[in-house]
Amino acid sequence: MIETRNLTKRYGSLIAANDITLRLQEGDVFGFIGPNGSGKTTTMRMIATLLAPDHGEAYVCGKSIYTDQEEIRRLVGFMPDFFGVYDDMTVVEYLEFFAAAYRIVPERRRKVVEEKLELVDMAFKRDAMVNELSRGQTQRIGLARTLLHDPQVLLLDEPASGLDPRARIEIRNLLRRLGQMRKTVIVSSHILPELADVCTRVGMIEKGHMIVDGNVAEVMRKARQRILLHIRVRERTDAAARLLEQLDCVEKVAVTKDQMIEATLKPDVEDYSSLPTELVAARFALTLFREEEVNLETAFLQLTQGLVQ
Ligand SMILES: Nc1ncnc2c1ncn2[C@@H]1O[C@H](COP(=O)(O)OP(=O)(O)OP(=O)(O)O)[C@@H](O)[C@H]1O
Repeated sequence: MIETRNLTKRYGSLIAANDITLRLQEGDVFGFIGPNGSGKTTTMRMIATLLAPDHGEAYVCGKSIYTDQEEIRRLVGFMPDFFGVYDDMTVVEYLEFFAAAYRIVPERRRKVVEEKLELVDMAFKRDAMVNELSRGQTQRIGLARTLLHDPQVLLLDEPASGLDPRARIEIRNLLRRLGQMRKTVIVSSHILPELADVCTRVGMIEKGHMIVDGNVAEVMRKARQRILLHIRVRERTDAAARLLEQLDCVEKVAVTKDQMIEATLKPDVEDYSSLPTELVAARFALTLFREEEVNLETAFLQLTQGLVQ
């Protein structure tokens, strides 16, 4: 559905997007995560044919951004991070205006507008003035506007920014619904954890480089260079720690003040199933054995360590 190969954009000496290679399928909701100025908007604008790359390729549903711009614009709905709304227009008038711009025939316009209003849960505001909507409501109308021509691919630039927690949940539900409708969605954010459960894939970008890209679990795995285990035994904690220290897969062991053993495994060790067996065989009463979870926020910070200045 979306494929980019070495997509690159320079502004003078600054490389805003550097060799971005990406492949997304139908139904993928791709969380494009990175701090301010990392190149998310630049990449999305190139895919939307709004900005010419210096180098590289991008295809939307097999259409090239160089030769099939008109088709791509029909296939893509791009929601910029800031968009103006007009004064003196109701929600319905505003959407009908854009429906006309998308060349939706007059007799279908009202129906299409009502459908999209339902989809974004804004039908109750159909007669409100657009400039009197809250930020969250404006975002949802912006999304309805992006969906008017029923695009197969959606590029949403920070749709959750500036929203309160409730409005963010609503945007998240909408993203989920779009994935279920088999759309291909790229959604950018610098707010990490909230994308984790709606995205089928995530990519992390820093200074124009895609540092990591994969499904959420893969990204977590890459971020976590070493597995950390939390272990508790009923008694003889220090002896258990010494036993763990001698095992091949263990890099280091520490005992916390409240008698929790923290065992860090060697890099690339994935299978630690022998550890509880060893402890039990040595007659330690194991009361807790847990792998430290890495959340997206920690993952992002770990992956970008050294790159962020
Ligand atoms: N027209 C332009 N001219 C010069 N530099 C630009 C231009 N547009 C973007 N940049 C620079 O390119 C880099 C990437 O910008 P981009 O807008 O793609 O980042 P972003 O990840 O979308 O950031 P944000 O989260 O703040 O929206 C930034 O350093 C920005 O200053």
